[in-house]
Amino acid sequence: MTHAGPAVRLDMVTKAYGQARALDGVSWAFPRGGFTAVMGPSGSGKSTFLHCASGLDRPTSGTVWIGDTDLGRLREAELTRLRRERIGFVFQSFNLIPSMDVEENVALPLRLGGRAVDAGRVASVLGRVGLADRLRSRPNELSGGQQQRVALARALVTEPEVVFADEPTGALDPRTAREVLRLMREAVDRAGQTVVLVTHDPVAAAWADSVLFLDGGRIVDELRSPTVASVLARWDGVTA
Ligand SMILES: Nc1ncnc2c1ncn2[C@@H]1O[C@H](COP(=O)(O)OP(=O)(O)OP(=O)(O)O)[C@@H](O)[C@H]1O
Repeated sequence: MTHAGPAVRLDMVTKAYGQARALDGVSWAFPRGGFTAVMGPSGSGKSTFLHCASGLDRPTSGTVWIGDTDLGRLREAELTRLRRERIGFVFQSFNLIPSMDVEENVALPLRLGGRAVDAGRVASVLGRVGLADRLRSRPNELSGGQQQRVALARALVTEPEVVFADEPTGALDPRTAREVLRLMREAVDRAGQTVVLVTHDPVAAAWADSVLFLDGGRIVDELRSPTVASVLARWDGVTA
């Protein structure tokens, strides 16, 4: 990966459902090695944004690049491969495979990508999230916070260019949520990972370097070096 430009770039991305535009001409460049939160009221387009930016869905018009790859030029199978190899996903609902143990869950993206499963690499990423001693546990033997840490390890194991997290702390209590956010922050600060976090939670957003505010399918504001107080104040402005 020699590309030095933005990790993700959107240019005039629109997603229309009939007459309605869930995204309306969104342009943004997400810096490599940056942590960006995306906030906005319900229905403002956050999920649509995440789906289009990560190649889970195709925009109606406009262009999305991951690194220097234009997603619109990829066939379905190529897009699937790009998602598997170059993007990590973390969802609110963890999405772990119940019949697999922790080590197998984390190794899954490597296995699906046809890569040799390096047990040392899996153990090392599990060590980073503090679960090196739980390799043989099944998801149902873990707390919600531990399960989300497994999901984060699974997202990081391929060393993706960008991790998209959709309300990853939505199902966690505040202390456990803080632990998951700290690990995402660490992935950015220590490993130079790029993280895009969709959240409703000002406390979560305050961990980012920058917060984008969506409203009516458009980016209406950006707040750099956010704090909980400044996010809340800006939020009041967006939703007023
Ligand atoms: N598949 C779809 N068909 C029709 N309209 C849709 C579809 N998906 C989203 N929308 C509409 O697009 C707009 C943006 O939806 P989206 O789910 O992206 O918002 P959101 O900010 O993620 O909301 P929430 O915070 O409630 O999850 C909404 O008006 C929604 O009703």
